[in-house]
Amino acid sequence: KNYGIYSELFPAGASTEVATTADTGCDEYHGYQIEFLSSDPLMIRIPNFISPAESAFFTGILAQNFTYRLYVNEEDVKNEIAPRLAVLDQHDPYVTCILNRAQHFLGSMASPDFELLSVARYGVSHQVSLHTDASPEPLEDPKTKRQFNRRTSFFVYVHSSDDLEGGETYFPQIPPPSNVDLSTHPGIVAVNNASGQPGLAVKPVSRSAVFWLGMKPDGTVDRSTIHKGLPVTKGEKIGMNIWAKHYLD
Ligand SMILES: O=C(O)CCC(=O)C(=O)O
Ligand SMILES: [Fe+2]
Repeated sequence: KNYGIYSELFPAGASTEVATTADTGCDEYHGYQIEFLSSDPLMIRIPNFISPAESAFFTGILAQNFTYRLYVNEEDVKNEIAPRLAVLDQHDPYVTCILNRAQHFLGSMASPDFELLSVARYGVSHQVSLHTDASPEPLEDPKTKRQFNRRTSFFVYVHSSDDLEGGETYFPQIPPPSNVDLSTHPGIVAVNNASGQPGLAVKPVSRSAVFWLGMKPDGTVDRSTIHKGLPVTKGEKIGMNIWAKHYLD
């Protein structure tokens, strides 16, 4: 089956339930901002989506030796350009905090069920090839057998090293906002695509996130949200996907 992008670690569709209030303090973090990037498809940059403590915690997880990879295609794994993944303890209070925040952000747009959280480490040469997060074929929850897809995506720049170069998330079919001086918007940059048209690249600013809607109202995948993680050419980037389950029944 073609599921687009997934972790080889767990079956596509494995899920976590968002626990209600662990008393961690991190659920009191409301430090994020909202910057619209596009209305169709809806895209929003979220500076300060996670707190410094959360960034440090999720970066620290990676000291552990996990060898799984973010999977888009066989070739990237073979060529060792697929980033490595560390699975998170889904009951960890930090995981609960992030998912609660994502759930509040989504409001009535999404179910409270999320796919398993993991963090991805990108070193030099690591990249993620062109894909949509919304899957070409519906995903299935292994427990309940309910079908769902990824209607909404957050990609969180958990941490970028000070010397990071490259690693932008590049949307070749999204024109950069017009009528603005991009130099006053340090989180984004225009990059020309294969046909010479400018696309939008979101910079991996530590603790920020980029959010988008990857499916159209009629339930089909919005191909204009195809994107790739550009190669890291220097330094290190830590990233995290947050995918709410959009049930199809
Ligand atoms: O590395 C990036 O900037 C994007 C990664 C991505 O698109 C994904 O993991 O689905
Ligand atoms: Fe993606």
